[in-house]
Amino acid sequence: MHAAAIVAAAGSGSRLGADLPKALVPLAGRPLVCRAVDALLDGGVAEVVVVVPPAQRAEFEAALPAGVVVVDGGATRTASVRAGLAAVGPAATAVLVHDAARPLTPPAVIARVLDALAAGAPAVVPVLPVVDTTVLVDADGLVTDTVPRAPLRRVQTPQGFDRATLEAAYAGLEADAELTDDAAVVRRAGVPVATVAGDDLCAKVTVAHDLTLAELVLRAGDAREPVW
Ligand SMILES: Nc1ccn([C@@H]2O[C@H](COP(=O)(O)OP(=O)(O)OP(=O)(O)O)[C@@H](O)[C@H]2O)c(=O)n1
Ligand SMILES: C[C@](O)(CO)[C@H](O)COP(=O)(O)O
Repeated sequence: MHAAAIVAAAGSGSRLGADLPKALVPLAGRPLVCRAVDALLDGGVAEVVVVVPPAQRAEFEAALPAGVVVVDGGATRTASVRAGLAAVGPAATAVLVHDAARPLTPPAVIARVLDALAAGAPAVVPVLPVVDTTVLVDADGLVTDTVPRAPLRRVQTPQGFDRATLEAAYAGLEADAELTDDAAVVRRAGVPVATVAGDDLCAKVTVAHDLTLAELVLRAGDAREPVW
């Protein structure tokens, strides 16, 4: 299997509120996007396409390792991944789609996704269980029900796909569609999506507190496996 990865890095990071695109924000001195790319290459991915904000393309090209393909992103994550998919090289038979905003993704998660693809899954996502009591609220914020947690999962990246399956799903998707992840794109095309175990270290940097936590994890080290 020849796996390529698309790293979605074209968001602004409005919830983080930094003065540069979130993917370029340093975590212990190395930009989030570079840490995400390092993990993918160390995890066995053969080629990487990074999708960036067009206005900051030069800064991304300067920061990223040689050999990484850089393409301009779109206004939504869906549009950015679509642009990245068009730039994947001809040899790839599988495609992983990853968030630049998940800088501490362990190699074991990447391996689980690749293994599931190699075993024949057309689509696979890493997931974690929901550990808190989960409720529904009404328009006034009053709790109306407690949701059974057993079938609920939180979805992470990298998400893995058979290349032809992902391309066909994007080809059939309306040009202005905006879905929150790529598993939703293939599910809309009727493709079954398998799950593998995610990891708390795949946590997405969304708000400033997430960056603080990631700094602390790096400083403390992690006994389970290397931290990037
Ligand atoms: N138009 C977009 C929007 C998002 N992303 C990427 O998708 C990933 C997950 O998105 P999110 O964490 O929501 O990032 P932002 O959209 O940048 O965050 P915010 O919603 O706070 O602005 C990020 O790595 C982000 O760079 C992208 O490539 N293109
Ligand atoms: C793709 C994603 O990271 C899966 O959890 C997520 O959907 C990104 O978008 P969000 O708006 O931050 O949920």
